Amino acid sequence: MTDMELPPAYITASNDLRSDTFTTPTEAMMKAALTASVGDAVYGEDIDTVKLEQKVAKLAGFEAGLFCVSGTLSNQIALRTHLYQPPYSVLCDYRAHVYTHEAAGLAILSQAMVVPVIPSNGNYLTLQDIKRHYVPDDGDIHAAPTKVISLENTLHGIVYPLEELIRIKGWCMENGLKLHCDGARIWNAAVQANIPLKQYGEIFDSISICLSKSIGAPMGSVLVGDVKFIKKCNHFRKQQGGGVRQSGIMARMAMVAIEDNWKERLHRSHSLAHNLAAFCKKQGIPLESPADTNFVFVDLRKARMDPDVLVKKGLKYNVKLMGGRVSFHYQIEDDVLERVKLALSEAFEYAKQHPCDQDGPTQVYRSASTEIDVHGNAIQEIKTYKY
Ligand SMILES: Cc1ncc(COP(=O)(O)O)c(C=O)c1O
Ligand SMILES: C[C@@H](O)[C@H](N)C(=O)O
Repeated sequence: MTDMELPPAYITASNDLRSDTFTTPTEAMMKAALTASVGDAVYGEDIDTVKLEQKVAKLAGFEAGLFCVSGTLSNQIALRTHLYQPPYSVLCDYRAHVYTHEAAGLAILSQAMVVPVIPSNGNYLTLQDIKRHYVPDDGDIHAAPTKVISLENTLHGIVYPLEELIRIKGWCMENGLKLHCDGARIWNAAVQANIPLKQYGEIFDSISICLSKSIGAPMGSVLVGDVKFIKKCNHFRKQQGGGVRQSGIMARMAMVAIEDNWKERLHRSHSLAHNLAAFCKKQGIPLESPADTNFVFVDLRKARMDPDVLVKKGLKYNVKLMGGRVSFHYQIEDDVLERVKLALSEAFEYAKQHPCDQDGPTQVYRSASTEIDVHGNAIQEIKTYKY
């Protein structure tokens, strides 16, 4: 070991159910970073970055990959690259991250109109949903023709049925539309559905594959596509300030994340979520979506539960929540499952006596007032999200 000591005890996200983005680098990742290549990745000279891009592209069955520092950047430059001559539109699920959580990137970077669609089955867009809402390029000068269908797999933790994806792909090809996948949690879908990433790769024109979610790398995504597409994405990445230099450090950490039994790790996260979903069903706690993978979405509106009460009940049992979404990941300790059940039960019982009807706008972000915790200490201001 060099004279640089690793932090004596770095904090893991062992009780953090707010998101799978809170996982922390493992010691193996930190050690791998110490011997990472240090070339300038903007000039394509960082070996570990190139190796990561090639590895992920090959896993997904694409010609090329591009390391991006975030999934937001990866999604937005992919969609920008698929779009040529405005006016045009992108059709997606009304809950899609590219529409709801990427700060209007589609409007600003791509000058695109978004057609957000509510799935008729409540869970995922079908080809029929798409046909009913897409804007044909038929010369109507009032319209912004749909040029890209952007799907998310998983979305709300739901695994997209393969046969539906294949149907959508066939129709997109017949109608000259591109098909992008926000694959922030495509690893979860692949594991749960037992479908190789390459099979998803045969369906989409591009996939943004996050490394920093359930896989557990500290940051980044790899955008995959054909060579010409990725070359242009690289141009937009640079334009958006995403041309990072010695990214080998991050690439090596991501390689460890991918190599360290990701399938087993994700299966465990999913089983914890399935256990909690079964518990909610037994207790009569309504859920927004089927818990196919690592997320349990409690239907706060139907349960008339106040998210801040749930967050505070979570803190009472030393688990971190930020609203109705309970996000499992591989660093969650086993006993957190029983603790979050206690928190949910108490918040649900509280709601029966003190129903909370949130008829206001969808609040993406808000802070609860501080309070005294079970030990008599002031709880830091709790920031909660709509989830
Ligand atoms: C579905 C989905 N897509 C994309 C992103 C964006 O990733 P990042 O936070 O790395 O920008 C996230 C959130 O992290 C996400 O949940
Ligand atoms: C908040 C959102 O952007 C993030 N992707 C998450 O799932 O936690």
